[in-house]
Amino acid sequence: MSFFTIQQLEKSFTVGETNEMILKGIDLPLHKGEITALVGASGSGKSTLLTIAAGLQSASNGHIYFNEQDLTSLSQEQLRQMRAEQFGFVFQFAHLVPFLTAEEQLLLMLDVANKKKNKKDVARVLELVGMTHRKTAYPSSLSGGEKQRIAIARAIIHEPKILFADEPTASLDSKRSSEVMMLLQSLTKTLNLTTLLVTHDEEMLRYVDKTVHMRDGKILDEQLS
Ligand SMILES: Nc1ncnc2c1ncn2[C@@H]1O[C@H](COP(=O)(O)OP(=O)(O)OP(=O)(O)O)[C@@H](O)[C@H]1O
Repeated sequence: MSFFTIQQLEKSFTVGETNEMILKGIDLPLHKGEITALVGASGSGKSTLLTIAAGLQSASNGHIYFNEQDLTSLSQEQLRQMRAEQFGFVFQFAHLVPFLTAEEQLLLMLDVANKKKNKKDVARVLELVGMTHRKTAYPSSLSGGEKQRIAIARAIIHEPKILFADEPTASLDSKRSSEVMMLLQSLTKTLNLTTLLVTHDEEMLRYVDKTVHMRDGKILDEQLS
């Protein structure tokens, strides 16, 4: 079994009188040091799959194995702890805390993840994302691309094993998008992360290892890059 394995995953929602099946038996292994991208039309189930894999919402059926544990059998508290310590998250918008500097955003994250606050680790990660020169900057003075770099630094400062990225480039122009994807690509390799990404932007697929096409809650096909 691979490092992170999604098996026969199903999700249904009850809307009014009807029960809608949104994910219809997803099987997907994720590997260390690789970015897997989920693509497909709006409503095909990409974000639902990512949020269930990340333990942010529950599955209706199926299993998610990580570190020989089945996430679907964990309590809410166990899941919360696993998310805080082992998972990193990047979203479309950076969601930085407005009154904290770049460095302070990362120190706060170490606190949330129950890790020792260490300015050396913060400096190392700021360097990894090319933001050493902006360590005392507040979010209001950062560009969109810089904010996203700090958001990525915050997502990896606690040394997670898995990185979940939901449309991380959707609010950036194409040059900044490529830069952010190159950063995600190099971090995935150097830190041996397992990265699951949702994107609408076909141009960004050149930076991923595997592309998974979804349609109507199913995997249509998988392509290695
Ligand atoms: N909490 C919910 N209750 C009911 N239906 C939901 C819920 N969450 C998602 N859905 C439905 O599930 C389907 C898949 O949604 P999802 O957001 O996973 O798709 P997506 O492929 O990520 O779409 P997009 O590219 O537009 O973000 C949609 O039809 C959506 O309306």
